[in-house]
Amino acid sequence: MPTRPHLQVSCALIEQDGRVLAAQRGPTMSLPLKWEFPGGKIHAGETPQDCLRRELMEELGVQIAVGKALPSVWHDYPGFRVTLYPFICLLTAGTPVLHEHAAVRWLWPHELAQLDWADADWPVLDAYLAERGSG
Ligand SMILES: Nc1nc2c([nH]c(=O)n2[C@H]2C[C@H](O)[C@@H](COP(=O)(O)OP(=O)(O)OP(=O)(O)O)O2)c(=O)[nH]1
Repeated sequence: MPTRPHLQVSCALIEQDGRVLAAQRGPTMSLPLKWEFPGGKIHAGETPQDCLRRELMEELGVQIAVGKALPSVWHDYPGFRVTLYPFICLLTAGTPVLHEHAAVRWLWPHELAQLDWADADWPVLDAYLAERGSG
């Protein structure tokens, strides 16, 4: 059986004034229309934090300060595997512009669980809510 790809992906829980940025994947991306924390695949030679700064500028045109790491999450999707490296971040410049995503929303922590998240993101969300005392 062919080995399925195992992706190494950084994602950012970007905070601004107590709310958090959630992004909806585009209709032609993998996991179409699922909600995620923006980010992407870590390139060779790049730290997870470098990856986030690059991806957030490419995908949404914003600058961020990368803060605390949350526990990494491993998930087995039908066609591939992913390890997610989540970081709590702050928006430092810009307003999100949709280059790849279908939508973005700024939500209060208690509202986040209402979205249709990519499966790998549920443990990330739990860890974040525990960290912020909203779990
Ligand atoms: N960015 C991100 N990806 C996630 C999350 N949860 C989750 O399962 N994923 C999956 C979806 C994708 O299969 C993979 C990330 O790959 P991607 O295609 O979005 O990354 P990328 O921007 O580097 O892609 P590309 O340059 O190859 O187009 O990880 C998440 O919260 N954020």
